[in-house]
Amino acid sequence: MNEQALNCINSRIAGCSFAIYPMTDQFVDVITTSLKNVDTSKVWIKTTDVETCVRGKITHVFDVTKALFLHAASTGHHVVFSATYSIGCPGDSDGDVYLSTDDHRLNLNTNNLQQEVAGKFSLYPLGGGNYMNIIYNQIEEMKLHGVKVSSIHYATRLDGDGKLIFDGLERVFTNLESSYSSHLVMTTTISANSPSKKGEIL
Ligand SMILES: Cc1ncc(C[n+]2csc(CCO)c2C)c(N)n1
Repeated sequence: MNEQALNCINSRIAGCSFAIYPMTDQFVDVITTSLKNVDTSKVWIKTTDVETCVRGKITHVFDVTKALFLHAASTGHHVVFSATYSIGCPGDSDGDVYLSTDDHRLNLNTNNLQQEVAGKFSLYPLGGGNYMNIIYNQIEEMKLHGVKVSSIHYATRLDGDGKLIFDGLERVFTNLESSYSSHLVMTTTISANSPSKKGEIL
């Protein structure tokens, strides 16, 4: 086996490519202030004009993305978070050093932020069979997290407290990666402070 293939098996680095879209003239400030307020020292991080990518242990990837969204939402502006989480064969190793950090999360203070949100998520467990049952089981798991879970096309809708939704997403991602899927992708879109009524068909 070549060195890159070995890295894939041993490292299991998780990552998230995401963007925050604040619906306000002060969008630059909302994004940059959130990035400054969140402790990102336990993840590899790169921000560009299009997105931010964080990579490292699952716990820190979720700690950082959850904190960034909740900080941006706490400004009261309508903000949307759009993300792709992935674990499996990343094909590179420049963040592997972050796998040696301890598991202590650096942004636990964001659990004080109360934020009603609406969102959706989709799971793509790659590299295994029987994927629909695997997905249905994790949708059931999400219902145990104090979140309203409902069916929509191509995804599952989530309504409730932002931190509970992030905790549920982390739980299903962790469940799938540890038991079923050699390469897992999860997409999510989460909206806070929308002026639209919940579920309104416009
Ligand atoms: C989390 C996150 N990272 C990067 C961008 C892209 N972006 C759009 S405006 C802006 C600030 C000024 O350049 C940046 C970095 C985003 N939207 N959200």
